[in-house]
Formats: sequence, structure tokens, C-alpha cells
Amino acid sequence: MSDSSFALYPYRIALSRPLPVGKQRIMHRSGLVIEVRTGERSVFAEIAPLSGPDMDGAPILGFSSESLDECIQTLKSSLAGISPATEAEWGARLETLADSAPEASVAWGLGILAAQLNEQLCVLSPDSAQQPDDSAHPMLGIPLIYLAQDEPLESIRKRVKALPDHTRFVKVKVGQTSMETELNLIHAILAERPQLKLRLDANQGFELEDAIDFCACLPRGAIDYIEEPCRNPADNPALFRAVGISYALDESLILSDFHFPDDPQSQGLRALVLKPMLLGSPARVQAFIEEAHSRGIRCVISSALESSLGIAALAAFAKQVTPDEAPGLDTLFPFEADCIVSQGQKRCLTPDAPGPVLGCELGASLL
Ligand SMILES: O=C(O)CCC(=O)c1ccccc1C(=O)O
Ligand SMILES: [Mg+2]
Repeated sequence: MSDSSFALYPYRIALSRPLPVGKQRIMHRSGLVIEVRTGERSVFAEIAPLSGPDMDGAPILGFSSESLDECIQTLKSSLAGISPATEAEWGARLETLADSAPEASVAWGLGILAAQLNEQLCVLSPDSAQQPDDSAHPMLGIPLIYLAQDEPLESIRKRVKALPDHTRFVKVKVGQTSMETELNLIHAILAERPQLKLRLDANQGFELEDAIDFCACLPRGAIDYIEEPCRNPADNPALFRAVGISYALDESLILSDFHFPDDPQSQGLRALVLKPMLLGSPARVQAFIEEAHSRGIRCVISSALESSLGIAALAAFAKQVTPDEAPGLDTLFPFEADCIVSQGQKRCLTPDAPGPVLGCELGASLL
């Protein structure tokens, strides 16, 4: 065996409760772990397009356009025969491959490998993987709150009560059930913690009229912004004019025809929610952030439901590119196992210990 090589491990991890993907739900997450062994060390990255079947077997729509199989084919053909001599050469080769990869998730994963080999990013350091609760930017950033089907408000109250004292923001899913249920949810959260600022996410769930009705019932001072309020994003500025609540964009950014508005502030565009796994290489995401910042728009790095390995990379990246903004990475709690990077509580899948955990596995290398 050569002392320089790649490995590509498919993973599949069961979830203990459904995770929302827009208006759909998943009960397991699948993806790839890519390892590069340079002779000096191994570095790992995750490539996990947000596509494939949801929990009802319907295809996930509106997120990644590529399938896991397409990623595997691209990786097999582009990595074949590569065997640079030094770590710097490895980094340079992988960066070039990341910039030319046709799939956003492949570009992101290869770029994260390159950044580690170039000593620009440290994913495995205990420092980035686990931070004390009193840190200004804990690893998982903004707590994510959503009502599961038939879940009583009481369990949300308990969850909010248990948040660390310093918690300033929470993200709440809306536009999913009835307005009454969701307004009760928001008021229950604020009754427990009146100082919290809420980031709402409607995933384009409201028609303009409904969005106006809903937002008119919200305590405006407690809302940081609402993500993707309207089914038709062109209606978002009208919502802002009607109710004075700013909006953020997420799904709209994946569309290739996205362009920055001339005067974002007057339209109410406050922030972009960026899921790098859906956007491309770290260099591309960083250029996008610089453009947004130059126009006075905030950027919030967000998870695409990666395993603990991908979340650790996002946390390290967010610390570099958006140091003043807590990322939205609080999506690991239902994962039945960690992957490569241990968060401390769960069984951690590694190439040496790929299983068995019920419903969780790291497969053998495909290369
Ligand atoms: O942004 C966050 O805080 C968590 C991630 C998240 O909400 C999400 C994760 C996967 C797919 C869609 C979304 C979303 O923002 O709607
Ligand atoms: Mg969103």
C-alpha cells in the first residue's frame, strides 16, 4: 500500500426524532466521509448533499441538486491517480479540484480537506469541537426550536428553561402548522425568557397575506428577522413595508439567478443564511460573504444537517469568516451516533470502529 491515499466511506446515521428539511422531514442522514492520508497524517471531511428520500420516501426538493451517487462518481474519477509528494502539494491539488468540482457538496468537502492541509483550518482540535457553555460562540450556535407532530408546548417550555443563561437568540420554525399553534409557541418561548431575540424560519411557507397576518401578531421588538417568509421571495419587501420585520434569505440563495438587491436595507433584507454544503467551495462561500458584508448584509453560517464531522468543520469555518455572528448548527441532537469527531456523549463512528450501533454505520472504503 502506498503511504499517500484517499478513502471514501459512506455513512448512514439514524435520527431519534425527525429533523425538518424545509417542510419535509428525515429520519436518517446519509453522506460520505473522505479521508486523505498524506504519509504524515490523516485529515477528514464530510460530503453530504441534502437530497435523496425523506421519511415518506418522497425526494427532498429545493436543497442539493446532486445525489450521493453523483458525488461518488465525481470523486472516484477526479481522485484517481493523484499522489502528491508534500502536504503543500496535496493542499494545492485539492483546492484546484474543489474549485472545478461540478457538485457544490464535493467542492465544499474537498475545499475543507485542502484548508486543513494548508493549515488554514483546524477541524479536529478539541478547541473547535467542544467549547464551554459560557463561550460567546458555543460550537452549535443558535438553539433550534421546532414543534414535532403532537408535541405538547410544555416540552418546548422545558427546553427553553434549560437553555444556558447567556442565550440571546433562538431559531424557531414557523409556517408549518396553524398560525394559532405557532403564535402560542412564540409567546410561550418569550414568556419563559422575555429577553430572547427570535430568528423565525418560515421556509417560504406563507402567502404574502398570511405572512402579514402572522407577523402583525408578533412582538416586533423580539424578532431579529424572519427567514424566507414568503412562498414567492419577490413578496418579502412588501411584507417588510407592511409590518416592519426584516427578512433573511436561505433557499433563494441556491438559485443560480440570485442577485443582490441595490438597496437591501430599504427592502428589509437583513441577513443571508448560508449552508456551505449547498453553495460550493470555501473560497466561493467566502467571496459571497465579503460581497454581502460590503453591502451591509449579515451572514449566518448554517448546517445542512451534517454529521458531527461536518458540523465541526462549519463551526471552525464560521469562527473565521463570520466571527461576530453565532452560526446555526444546532442540528446534532437527534443523531444516534457521532462521526469521526466525538461530541463527547454518543458512540462515535470511525474507520476502525464503524459499528455496530442500531441504524448507524460507516461503510468500508469505496476507493
Ligand atoms: O440554520 C439553522 O439554525 C439550522 C439548520 C436549518 O434550519 C436547516 C437545515 C437543513 C435544511 C434547512 C434548514 C433551514 O434553515 O430551513
Ligand atoms: Mg432556513
